[in-house]
Amino acid sequence: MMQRCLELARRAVGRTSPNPMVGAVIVKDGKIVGEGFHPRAGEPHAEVFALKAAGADARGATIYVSLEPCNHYGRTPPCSEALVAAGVSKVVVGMVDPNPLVAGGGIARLRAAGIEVVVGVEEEACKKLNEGFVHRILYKRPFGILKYAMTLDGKIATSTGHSAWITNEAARHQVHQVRSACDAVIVGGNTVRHDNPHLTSHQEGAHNPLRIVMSRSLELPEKAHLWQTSEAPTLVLTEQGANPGFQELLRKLGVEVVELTPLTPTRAMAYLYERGFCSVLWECGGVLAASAIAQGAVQKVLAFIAPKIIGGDSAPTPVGDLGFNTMTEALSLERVEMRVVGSDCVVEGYLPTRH
Ligand SMILES: Nc1nc(O)c(N)c(N[C@@H]2O[C@H](COP(=O)(O)O)[C@@H](O)[C@H]2O)n1
Ligand SMILES: [Zn+2]
Repeated sequence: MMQRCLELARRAVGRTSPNPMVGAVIVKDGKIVGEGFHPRAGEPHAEVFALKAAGADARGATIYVSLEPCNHYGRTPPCSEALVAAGVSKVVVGMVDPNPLVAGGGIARLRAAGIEVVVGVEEEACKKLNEGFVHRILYKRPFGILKYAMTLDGKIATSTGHSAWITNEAARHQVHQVRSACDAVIVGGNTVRHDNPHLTSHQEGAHNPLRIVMSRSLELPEKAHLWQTSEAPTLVLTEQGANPGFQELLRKLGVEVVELTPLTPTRAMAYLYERGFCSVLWECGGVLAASAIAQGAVQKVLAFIAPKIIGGDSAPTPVGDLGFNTMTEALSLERVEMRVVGSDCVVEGYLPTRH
């Protein structure tokens, strides 16, 4: 049942920030009598949709919910009270809500009303689904994912800058799915100049992230998919007074331009936190990737590796200079998982947490 909750929660993938993705299932006499998920911030929570679907059947039933029911008045009233009023007899919770406005309070309220509460079912899967939300709540920053595709000899393009395509189609499809789960995707000016990317999820009906370009100089091509296509909004982050003529052109094309000085990954992430973002995908080149890592703007790395060799001393690599001289300084990823996608390989892991 908790897996079904996660399935329901995922229906709103990419659309709930700053809120989490949550699913709920109500079971009575071994039968599902109501289901629900949280579609977006400002709309009712998963539990409320499930209660509505169950109607009178909720009395004496068990509700499974992937996140602790809330116990506060936010954009919506507390689900704990709705569950008490509906007369459910048992609540099975995937994970405790790290939001300090809830943080165990929902569970305590339900228990105080005589409802049996079980906590921590499929807890790891529930936490992983909402790792962006959890990071946002705990660290007051969006969760950063660095994604890159490289050859077996560690290159992200040839020496002439050609990179289409390193990985196979199935791997690229996975990248599109990752994009659809993120609130924003960031590249630097070099990626716009060399790759002219679309940065969309390329899937009918799927969420597209906000496309962000970080460029201090704003020396960018006038013609680029990011400002010539309207499948997704584009935001350009730059420094105060940079290339006013180009700023004007971008604004005329419907692109949002924001000046942040100095423009650094830290500053960008602080700004995106204020905009309510939970997860940000870094799809940039090596120099920006190194700054993002060094400044703590990356929590997870997603490396797509193709069994191809292109060589070349000047061919670019996924992460620029981090100033390390010995292997003892290397960043060792934690909770590493490896998957095979056709002939390519995906390595996913988390950078050690820094506070
Ligand atoms: N248990 C639960 N189910 C949902 O469907 C939810 N969206 C949440 N969210 C929690 O409540 C906070 C948002 O409250 P409002 O939507 O503003 O009323 C969010 O931060 C989570 O802590 N919880
Ligand atoms: Zn709620």
